[in-house]
Amino acid sequence: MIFGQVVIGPPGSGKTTYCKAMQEFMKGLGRNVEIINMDPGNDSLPYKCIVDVSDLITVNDAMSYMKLGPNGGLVYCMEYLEKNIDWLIDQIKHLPDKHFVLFDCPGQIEFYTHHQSINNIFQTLTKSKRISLCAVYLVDSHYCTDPCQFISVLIASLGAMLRIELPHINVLSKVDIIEKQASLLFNLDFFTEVLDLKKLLDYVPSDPFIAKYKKLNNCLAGMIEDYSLVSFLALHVEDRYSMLRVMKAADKACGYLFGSEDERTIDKLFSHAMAAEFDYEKIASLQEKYVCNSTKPISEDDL
Ligand SMILES: Nc1nc2c(ncn2[C@@H]2O[C@H](COP(=O)(O)OP(=O)(O)OP(=O)(O)O)[C@@H](O)[C@H]2O)c(=O)[nH]1
Repeated sequence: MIFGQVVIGPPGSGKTTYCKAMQEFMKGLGRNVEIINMDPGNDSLPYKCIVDVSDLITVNDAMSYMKLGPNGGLVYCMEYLEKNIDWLIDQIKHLPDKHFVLFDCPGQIEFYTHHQSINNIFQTLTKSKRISLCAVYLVDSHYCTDPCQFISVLIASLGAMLRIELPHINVLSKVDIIEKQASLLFNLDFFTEVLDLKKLLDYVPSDPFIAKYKKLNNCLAGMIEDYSLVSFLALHVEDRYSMLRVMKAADKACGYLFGSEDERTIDKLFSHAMAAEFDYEKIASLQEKYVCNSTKPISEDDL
């Protein structure tokens, strides 16, 4: 059995940077880990990959032969890969047991909201019973500084969780620059644990353009709370502690941590349960490092 992370998320959320950093991090721990580039539009890869989907088809080919624009070209490429999934299976079938793979996926959000190809590709790989996968959904943490944008991030994350039928981890990327454009309204754990969205709604700006969507925002927030599925890990790729937390969560989700079927003993599961951290401890060090004012929530006088 080989194991892997399917790294997905909106454009620019840090997927390629994450794959490179996670490969180096895992290699530093002595693991065998490879990257597969699943983005046929990414022609300047900062890492060495064992499989590059551009060897099968490129966005430029799809655009010129099928007379499509860049988005249509990318969608065509993913549909082409889905039809030629045996090509991908052939490329990875030689990997020895316990190898780890990171799939660096394209950022077009429609692949995670309504298009089926990415889901079908990974379902087919999973059904081969040779590979066990989890999804790692990255989203830029600067959206936490705007209540409406954070709600739309939550909706997109929830949609991806429901659509990509894999064990799923949500990650707030670039937490080192979370407050680059504006400061946070609450402590970081408010956003990572998705604590009380009603409190956030109180801070939706009152200008007429946004105010008219207040009822919609309320309904969306209510739906996210009803599902109660979305939470995040915070990540800065140069912070080894946050990389370790994401790696451990992904290892659990894809089953790497538990080894083969034979190794899944109650003892082993129990020891991991005992090692679970308290929520506060998980986020406190990142809060102290990257969020300026740790005495949130802010009062009206601060506004
Ligand atoms: N400060 C900071 N910047 C980061 C971090 N992770 C990624 N970035 C930067 O974010 C930008 C986008 O990163 P990419 O890795 O290209 O994002 P992507 O999701 O692969 O982008 P697409 O392939 O276009 O979808 C780059 O400038 C990275 O250097 C991080 O943890 N901290």
